[in-house]
Amino acid sequence: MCSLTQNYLPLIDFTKKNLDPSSSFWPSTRQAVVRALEDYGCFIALYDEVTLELNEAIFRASEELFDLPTEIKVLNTSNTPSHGYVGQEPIIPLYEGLGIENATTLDGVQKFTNLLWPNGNRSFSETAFSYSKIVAELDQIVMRMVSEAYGIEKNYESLLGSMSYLLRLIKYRRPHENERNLGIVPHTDKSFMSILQQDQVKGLEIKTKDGEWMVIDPSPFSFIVMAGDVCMAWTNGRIEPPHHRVIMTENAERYSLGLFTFIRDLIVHVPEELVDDEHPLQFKPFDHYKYIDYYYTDEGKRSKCPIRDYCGV
Ligand SMILES: O=C(O)CCC(=O)C(=O)O
Ligand SMILES: [Fe+2]
Repeated sequence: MCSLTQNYLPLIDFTKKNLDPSSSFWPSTRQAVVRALEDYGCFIALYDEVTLELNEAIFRASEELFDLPTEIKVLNTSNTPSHGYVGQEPIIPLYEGLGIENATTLDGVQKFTNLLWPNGNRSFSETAFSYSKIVAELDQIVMRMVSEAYGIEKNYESLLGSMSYLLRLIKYRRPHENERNLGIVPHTDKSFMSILQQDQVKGLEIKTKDGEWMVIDPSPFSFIVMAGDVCMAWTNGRIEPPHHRVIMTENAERYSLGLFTFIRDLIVHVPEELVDDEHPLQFKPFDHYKYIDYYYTDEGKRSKCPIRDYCGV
C-alpha cells in the first residue's frame, strides 16, 4: 500500500474504484495516510479520477488564462491576502498566480470566469469546476481517514460545512540569463490542507524532517497532498506542515495547480480527544482567515512559526 518513490516520499494508491469506507483497502490506506502525514507532512496520491483529458484541459485552460493581458489578470482581487492575482513580486519575479475562491461551487468559478472573460468562457469554467470538485473529493477522502484514525470524526464533520476551496493556477516563467532560478521561497502553506499538481516541468522540492530537499517528479495522476499550518493546530501538533519551494532547474516555463482548503466563519479548535497528559493542549481556538491576516503583518512575516506565534499555548 505504501511504497517509496525515488524521492522517498510515500506514494499512496487512491485509484481503486472501490475506495470507500466499506472497502477492504480502506483501513490499510488510512494507516498509510496518517503515517505519511506524521512523518513527512505530505505524500503523493495516485488518483485517476482526474482523467488524462481533464488533466490536459485544465493545464491548457491555465495557459489561456495566463496569456490574458496583465491589466485583465489584476482584476482578480480578493479580501484575503494572496488569494487573488499575484505577480511581478520582487522576491519571486518568476511567479505569477491567480486564485479562484469557492472553486468547488459553480457560482465561485463563474464569478471568476466572467470577471476575466466578460463575454464568457464556458470551457474554462467547466474545466476549472470539474477539476476542483474531483480534487476536493480526494481531500475529503484523505481527511476522513485522518479523522477516523484519530477518533475525531465528529469534529471533522463540524468543519465540513465551513470548508472553502481555493484553486490557485500558477505559472513560473523561465529565468533570464544571470537571474536566480528560485520560483517560490521556502514556506509552509497557510491552508488547512493543500493538494498540488505539476504539469510536465518539475521544480517542486519538499524538505524532510532531516533537512533534505526532495525533488518531486510530475505525472498526470500524481497529486501532492500536503498539510497546511492549520492542520498542525487542529491535530494538536501531530501533523506538521512541510517546508517546500520551487526551483526552476529546467529551462522551460512551468505550470502548477493547488487546491487549498480554508475554514470560513468557524472557530477552529483542537478536538478534546487529542489532548491528554501526554499531549497537552498546544493551540488556542482561532479563526483561520484572521490567522492569514496575521501572517501578512510584519510580525507574521518575520515569524519562524507563525501559527505557533499566533495561537500557540
Ligand atoms: O508550484 C508549486 O508546485 C508549489 C506552489 C506552492 O507551494 C504554493 O502555491 O503554495
Ligand atoms: Fe505552498
